[in-house]
Amino acid sequence: MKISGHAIKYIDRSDVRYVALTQVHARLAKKDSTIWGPAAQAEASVRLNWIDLPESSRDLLPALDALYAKHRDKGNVVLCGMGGSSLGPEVIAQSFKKKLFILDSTDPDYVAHALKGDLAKTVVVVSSKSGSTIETASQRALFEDAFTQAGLAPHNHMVIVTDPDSPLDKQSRAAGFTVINADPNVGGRFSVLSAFGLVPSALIGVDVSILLDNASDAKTAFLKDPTLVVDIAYLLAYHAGQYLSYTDDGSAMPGLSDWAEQLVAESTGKNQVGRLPVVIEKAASNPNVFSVAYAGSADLVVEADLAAQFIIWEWVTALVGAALELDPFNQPNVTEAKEQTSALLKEWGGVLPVFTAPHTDGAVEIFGEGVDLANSLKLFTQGIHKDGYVAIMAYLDRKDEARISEIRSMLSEKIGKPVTFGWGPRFLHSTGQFHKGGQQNGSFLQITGTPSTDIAIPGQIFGFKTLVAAQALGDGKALASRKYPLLRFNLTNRSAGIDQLLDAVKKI
Ligand SMILES: O=P(O)(O)OC[C@H]1O[C@H](O)[C@H](O)[C@@H](O)[C@@H]1O
Repeated sequence: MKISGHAIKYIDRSDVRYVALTQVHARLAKKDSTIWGPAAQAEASVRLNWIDLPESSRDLLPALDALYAKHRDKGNVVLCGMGGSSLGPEVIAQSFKKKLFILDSTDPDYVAHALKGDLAKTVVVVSSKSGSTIETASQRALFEDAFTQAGLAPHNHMVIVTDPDSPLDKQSRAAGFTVINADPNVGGRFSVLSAFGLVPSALIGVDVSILLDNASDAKTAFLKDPTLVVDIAYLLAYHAGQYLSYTDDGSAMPGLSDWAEQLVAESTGKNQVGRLPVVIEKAASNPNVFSVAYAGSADLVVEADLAAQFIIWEWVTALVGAALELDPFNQPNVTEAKEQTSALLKEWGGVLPVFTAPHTDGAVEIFGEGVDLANSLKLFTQGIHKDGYVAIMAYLDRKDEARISEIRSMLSEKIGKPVTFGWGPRFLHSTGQFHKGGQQNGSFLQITGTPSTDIAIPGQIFGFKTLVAAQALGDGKALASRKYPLLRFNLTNRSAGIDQLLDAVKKI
C-alpha cells in the first residue's frame, strides 16, 4: 500500500490534531467503543467487529466451499440486497471480472432483467442484515414465487445471508432455506469482508481467502505504521472540505468509489459536518474539490489492492468520525424516507394515483417550478446555494438507461458546482443519509419515469411500479420537509425524456 498525491505536503504530523488522531488510531486497534463519545458508545460497542473480519471471516471458508460446490453448475448468480449488502459484492465481481447480477432496485424495468436468466441455472442470494428492508423483501418474494411457478424448489436456488434472529433468519430457517449468518456486531456499510461480501463472491468463483489475506496484510501494515491511515484521515478531516471527489479511473477496481461513497457519506453525513463523496467518471482537477483516486494523479492517491482498500477506508472513516465528533455507525435520517414511503403505500391502498403535473414539456412532466424544461432548469440552477451541491437521483433502469448518468458531468461543468448522481432507490441507502443529515446546502433533482411494465410483488397489494413511486415521492417529502430546493422530472416516455433532458442541460 502506498499513499501519494498533491496534498501530501499539507500533512503536518506535529499538528496536535494529527497527534490526537494517532491516539484515536491506537484506541481503535483495541476496539475501544468510547472513542466517539458517550452518545455513540452503546452503538459502537456492537459495531466494531469489522476490525477482526480479515481473520475471523476465515471461519466461513469451509461453508463457502460447500456452497460453491453445491451451486457450481448454476451459471447465473443474482444478488438481492441494498447498500452495504450489495455495493461490496458488486465491486468484487467487477474487479475479478465475474458475472453477478445485482438486484438493488425496485424499478420494474430493471427488476425485469433479473428474471430473464434460465431459472433452473440460477442461484439467488438474498442479503439483508436487518432482514426487514422493503426492497430486498420484495425481491425475495418475487424470486421465491418465480422458482415455484417454474416448478423448481426455491430452497434449492436461494441462499439467505442475514443477522442471527432477524425476521428473515427465522422465517427462512423455518422454511428450510440455506441461511448463512453474518456477524451481528458489524454494521452494513462495514460488512464487505463478512458473509455479506463473501457469500456472493464465493458463489461466482472468487477465491475469498485471498481477499481476507490481503486485508489482513494491510491491517498489519498500518498497525505497524499508523501514518498510512492517519495521514489519510488527517487530510479528509482537516484539509478537505465538504466534498471529496472519488474516481475508479485507472484502477481496475470499478465500483470501489460507489462502495466508498456509501461508507463515507452514510457514516459522516450527520450533524451537518460530513464529507460528501462525489463519484466522478474520470480523474479531474477541480481546485474546489479534494480529489481521491486509487491510481494516477489526484490530491490523494491510495494505491492498494481491493481488499486492502476496504479495510483502509473503513479504518479511515472511523478515524474521521472521531475527528468530526460524530457517530460513524448510525444513520439517523435514513428511516425518514422509509417512513414516508410506508405512509404513502398505506394511503394509496395499493393503487398508484395519477399525478397531474403543472407543466409538461414533450415527454417530461415538470413537478416543480418552471413552465418548460429550459425554464425549469434555469430556475433550479439559480437556486443552488453558493457553497452547495446538486444531487441527481434517477429512479430508472440502470442497465438500459445508463446514459442518463451523463447528466452528472454535463451539469457540473455548466454550473461549476459538485453534482452527485445516484440511482434510486439504491442511493437512499448511501448518500440519502447525507442529503438529510449532512450540510444543508443541497439542491435535489429527482428523475422518475413511467415504466414499460409493472411486476406484482407476491404477498403485497402493491406492485414494483407503485413501490418505486412511493420511494421517490417519500424521499421527496423528507427533503421537502427541510425546505430544500426540489424538482422532479417524470419521463412519460423514458427514452425520449432522457434525450430531452440531456439536450436541455447541454443548452444551459
Ligand atoms: O442489509 P439491510 O439491513 O437490508 O440494509 C441495507 C441498507 O439499509 C439501510 O438503508 C442502511 O442505512 C444501510 O447502511 C444498509 O446497508
